[in-house]
Amino acid sequence: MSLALVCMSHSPLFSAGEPPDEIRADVEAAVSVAREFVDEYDPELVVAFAPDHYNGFFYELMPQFCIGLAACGVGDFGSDTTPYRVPAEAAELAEAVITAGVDASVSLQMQVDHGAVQPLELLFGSVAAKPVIPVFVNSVAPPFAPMQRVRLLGEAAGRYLTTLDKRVLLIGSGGLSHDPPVPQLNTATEQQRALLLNGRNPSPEVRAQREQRVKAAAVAFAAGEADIQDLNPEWDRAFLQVCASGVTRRFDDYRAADMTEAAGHSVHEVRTWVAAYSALSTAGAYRVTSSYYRPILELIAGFAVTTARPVT
Ligand SMILES: O=C(O)CCC(=O)/C=C/C=C(\O)C(=O)O
Ligand SMILES: [Fe+2]
Repeated sequence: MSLALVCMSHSPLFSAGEPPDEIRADVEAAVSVAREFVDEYDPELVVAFAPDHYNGFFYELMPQFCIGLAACGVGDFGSDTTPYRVPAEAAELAEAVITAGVDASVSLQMQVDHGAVQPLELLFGSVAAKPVIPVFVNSVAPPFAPMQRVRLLGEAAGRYLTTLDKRVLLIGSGGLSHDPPVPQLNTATEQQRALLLNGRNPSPEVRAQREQRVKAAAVAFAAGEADIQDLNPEWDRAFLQVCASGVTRRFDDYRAADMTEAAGHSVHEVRTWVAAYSALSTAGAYRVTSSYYRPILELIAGFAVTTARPVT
């Protein structure tokens, strides 16, 4: 068995927006470092922890964690809609995680959005290039599980994955500090409330409206005119240090309300990193082998890409 990790921010504005050339080139260079790391590792199985932005999971019934036994992209922001190749190990992973006392849901029809799909597209070219087990981690819909529970999810997954005779790549997708215009239940308009409750399969017009809202917010944010929270590079750098420290219990100290206040409503996407790094820690001490960070207004993101592997 072996484990390796890539955790990276995602941004719909990277694929569907128009960031300045210099920023696009800088992020692409960071992603290509991760891609080389993955190419060299040549994973046989990918476990991808990812959030959702009210495309596959809704307040009608919002789990904190869900393991996909089958999955397909909804195609928001032009993302890949090819069905995932989910391997038989997905059911075993679910069994192991739930038996370990982490109450994950399972889905035989998981719908995923750009948050899950973008890293797979960037690292592999397609979601179907590798067998992938998708694991949803609630990152935009309060109330949120304590961070300790996210760590335990990751550790339970990692303990199962280390029993496999396979090279397994762990992916965490999202974060760091950012506050893009994802509707919030406590401030939603009537139309947004219906979306949050169950906005599955929106019409092309509604989909376009949602996407346009995010693109317009990015333009305004870069011009210093958006009504959203600032990025918080200090918070981001401290979080990256915790990841690099290898002491995953330090994740437990983060409190949901403090995170939102310091680093925006979507900072909770770092929960996918917590799960992935905690899973990696079950293979023993690890080392972060590359780390990119840049606060990027045009992508509304404290944007980071890290790779890590066990110390041999
Ligand atoms: O309008 C909506 O409901 C969706 C908005 C949305 O999907 C925004 C996504 C932004 C990110 O994924 C991000 O910056 O992490
Ligand atoms: Fe996101």
